[in-house]
Amino acid sequence: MRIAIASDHAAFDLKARLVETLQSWGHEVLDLGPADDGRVDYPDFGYKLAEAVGDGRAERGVALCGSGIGISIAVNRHPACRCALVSDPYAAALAREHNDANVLAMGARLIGPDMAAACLQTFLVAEFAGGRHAGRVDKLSAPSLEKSA
Ligand SMILES: O=C(CO)[C@H](O)[C@H](O)[C@H](O)COP(=O)(O)O
Repeated sequence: MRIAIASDHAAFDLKARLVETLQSWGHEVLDLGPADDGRVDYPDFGYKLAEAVGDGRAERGVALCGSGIGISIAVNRHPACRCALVSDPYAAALAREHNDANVLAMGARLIGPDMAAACLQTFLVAEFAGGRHAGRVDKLSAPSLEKSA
């Protein structure tokens, strides 16, 4: 699978580790930076990642920052991205099965590299369950923000 990955400075080491892990699993990795651990702004890298997933250069994305919160917010501003912030493999599985998430976000200051790899593995093997979840996911693409009665 073609997988894009991006981070900010806080998750630079975790990104390097997960790039190696993904390659060892046989995936093609598009590393969108940063190239070193100098301080950067997570929205810049979140938007790069979202564009890569949105325009089809990558089938899945991995978004990393200190908490995972900021970069997941950035990625989710792209209409084609459903980015799920997780810290355990069960949530990673649900992100695929129920939400058809195409980007996984994690916080390098919240979970260790082994847990991050476990979340990533689950995210990549789990599949969208469809069925009752499909209509809900469709509504994420066409949000109605009007108050319902
Ligand atoms: O977690 C983050 C955003 O949600 C970032 O990775 C940073 O850790 C956070 O913004 C703190 O930034 P700092 O410059 O590393 O203190």
